[in-house]
Amino acid sequence: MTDTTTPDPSSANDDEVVIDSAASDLVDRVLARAESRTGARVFGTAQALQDAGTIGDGSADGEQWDREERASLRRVPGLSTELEDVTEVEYRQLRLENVVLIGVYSQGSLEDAENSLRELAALAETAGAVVLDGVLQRRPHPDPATYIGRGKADELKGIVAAVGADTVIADTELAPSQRRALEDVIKVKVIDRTTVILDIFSQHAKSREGKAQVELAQLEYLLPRLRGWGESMSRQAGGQVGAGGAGMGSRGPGETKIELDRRRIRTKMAQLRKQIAGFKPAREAKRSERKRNTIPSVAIAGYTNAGKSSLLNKLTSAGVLVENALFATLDSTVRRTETADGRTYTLADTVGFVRNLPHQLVEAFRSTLEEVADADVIVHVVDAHHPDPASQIQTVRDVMGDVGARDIREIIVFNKSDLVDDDTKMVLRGLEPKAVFVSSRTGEGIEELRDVIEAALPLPEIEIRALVPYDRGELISQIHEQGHLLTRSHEEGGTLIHAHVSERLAAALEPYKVA
Ligand SMILES: Nc1nc2c(ncn2[C@@H]2O[C@H](COP(=O)(O)OP(=O)(O)OP(=O)(O)O)[C@@H](O)[C@H]2O)c(=O)[nH]1
Ligand SMILES: [Mg+2]
Repeated sequence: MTDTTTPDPSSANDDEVVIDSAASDLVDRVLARAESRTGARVFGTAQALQDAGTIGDGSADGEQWDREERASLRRVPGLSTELEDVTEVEYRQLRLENVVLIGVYSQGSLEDAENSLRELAALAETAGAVVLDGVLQRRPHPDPATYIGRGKADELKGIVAAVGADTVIADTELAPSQRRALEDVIKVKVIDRTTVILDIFSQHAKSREGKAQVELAQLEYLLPRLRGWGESMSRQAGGQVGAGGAGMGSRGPGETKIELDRRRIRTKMAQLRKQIAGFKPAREAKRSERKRNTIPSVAIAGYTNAGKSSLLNKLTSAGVLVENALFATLDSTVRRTETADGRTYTLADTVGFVRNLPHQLVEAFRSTLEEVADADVIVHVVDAHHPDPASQIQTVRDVMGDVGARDIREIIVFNKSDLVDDDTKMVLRGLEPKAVFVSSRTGEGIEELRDVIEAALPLPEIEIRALVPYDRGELISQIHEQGHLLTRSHEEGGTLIHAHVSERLAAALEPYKVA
């Protein structure tokens, strides 16, 4: 009998009704097929990722805030911009428009929090939002009730109103109750980092598998959050029941709707899991075909926007989409290429990583990430120009550990070396002494990297000497492509070779084997 409380008029004010109906629409929208979304992207470029050019022209005036207030809610430089374009963009799940970012940092972590907030700005812009301002609050721990302190939430409300924002994005994953409590104070929509990342993924997913994976992750995120909306809805419903007469128990219409939504979501999730599982056999067949031919595989992994796709293009002229946006690549592209001595190997581009990658996404993309775990060599691309490459490297290694790729041979590549000076290179070399420096833009270091990759490739396991008749020339080409030729000489009866080859090729060479 939780709903026999007397109606609380303040719980059914206009703001809350608006938020709640938006929330229940959300269920319908997320459940609607991904295909129905429009493809146009209005705000394509992630301005916050560009440096000098855009950072520093912040024209939002700090003057309206007195010194004390500015000290308490710290503005992150470079995130304040003037409102330029208010074009509305309708997205599948969210409509991100004019946003203010909020983060919390504890003693000594200011720099990290600023980097994180800048990255959140890049994420928000990639998702299609215009970032108007970003502020940080220092406190030992996030407030369990409202994330930032209650008083700071009031200040934030003032900032939001002053810059005309309609959404606040918190640099964390908010508990459902925190989100609601913050909305109650600030009076605009509050979302979190996880929602933004899920939204970008849903905009960028192209393949059926990718779309299914993202949708599953979104529903997983949504499911526990229905309760929050459900509670306030049934409060309203309870209000009506209470006003109409006897307390009719807990089955208000709002609650029934929530139950229904939950059931629909669970059903959909089960369908998606089945669908995703359905992709597995084909993926595994492809993988085991590569294994049988012992074509070594190299996975290009790394933080989002590090330049993975650019590097793949440079190494293979693959023509993969390169964008100054986060998560431009969601589907892995696999390209064949050759070593200098003619051995074939594959290079795979992969989805980028980001700090606090929602665990739902790691789960949903497990099969894609397992491609990385299955590689013979991981080329771990790091943006040399990033302010905090060490933590990017750590983030990537954490996720790789999660999917069982910890023990795979890793080559650290500092990309964008054209953007950094020698001092920075020294520091980076101190961080990762064996790293290779390249620029996918200028081509600098690419040849060296190719050599390092080739040296890291596993050799086929069987060593063989054979005299291959001249009419079996195709076997010699196969040794070239798949094996590793140590010596070759032309004899009377054919070509005498000494090579490392795969089991399959060894079987084909068996009749010509010499001691
Ligand atoms: N100056 C410079 N810019 C680079 C270099 N390599 C890549 N970029 C730029 O960095 C941005 C990101 O490159 P991408 O190749 O899309 O990065 P990615 O790692 O594939 O990113 P996601 O797929 O979004 O995770 C683009 O704007 C590239 O033009 C480089 O060596 N030098
Ligand atoms: Mg990419």
